[in-house]
Amino acid sequence: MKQVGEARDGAESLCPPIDLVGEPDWQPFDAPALVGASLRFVSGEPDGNRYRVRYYRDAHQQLQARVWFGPETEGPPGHAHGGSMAAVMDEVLGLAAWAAGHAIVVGNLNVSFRTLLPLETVVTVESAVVSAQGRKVLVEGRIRQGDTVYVEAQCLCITLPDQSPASRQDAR
Ligand SMILES: CCCCC/C=C\C/C=C\C/C=C\C/C=C\CCCC(=O)SCCNC(=O)CCNC(=O)[C@H](O)C(C)(C)COP(=O)(O)OP(=O)(O)OC[C@H]1O[C@@H](n2cnc3c(N)ncnc32)[C@H](O)[C@@H]1OP(=O)(O)O
Repeated sequence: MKQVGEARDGAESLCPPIDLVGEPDWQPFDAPALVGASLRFVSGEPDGNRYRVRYYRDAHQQLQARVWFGPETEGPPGHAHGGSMAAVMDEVLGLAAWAAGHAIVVGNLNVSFRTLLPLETVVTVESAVVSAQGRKVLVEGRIRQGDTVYVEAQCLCITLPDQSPASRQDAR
């Protein structure tokens, strides 16, 4: 049976390069340098047909991402699978907490799907760390393109002992 992304002759057909450039006042953010190469479920195939992701920090130091939802994220015909969008929010919002200095895992992720997201669209994933009290770090975010909001999410992150970003970098 022919697989998604497989050309007629059986060779894998990759989509062409995608422009994931950020806004002029964004700085590129090296996520693997902070959390390691295990961060690959969403952002591990930068030339693949699933997601293509590039991270930035904005002028307020908040994490932003440009994300392309490729043909392999399909759910409803021609549109992104809800789980594929939830996975993006899990990674981006969890990473936002790490980028703000909190060594966390995601405890709860609340995702509202507002608008069907057409495949092969480049979107912006915005994030903001809104509070940090005790072990609880609350991060909010959304997937949008222009004025269209596709997803809104709230993410409760819980800090882990002895896993601070600084201590992980010292350990290398
Ligand atoms: C030890 C293993 C370490 C593994 C990870 C290590 C390093 C990670 C390194 C790099 C990370 C890389 C990238 C990070 C960026 C993105 C990654 C994507 C994010 C993920 O993909 S990450 C995977 C999915 N994630 C899980 O697989 C979590 C499984 N889970 C647990 O590991 C525990 O469940 C935990 C730790 C969450 C809590 O367990 P715990 O025993 O430490 O703490 P406890 O239960 O006492 O909760 C303390 C206070 O948080 C409240 N609280 C807890 N959970 C809540 C919930 N769900 N809703 C509402 N409130 C909640 C309690 O109500 C209490 O509140 P209060 O103090 O007020 O009573």
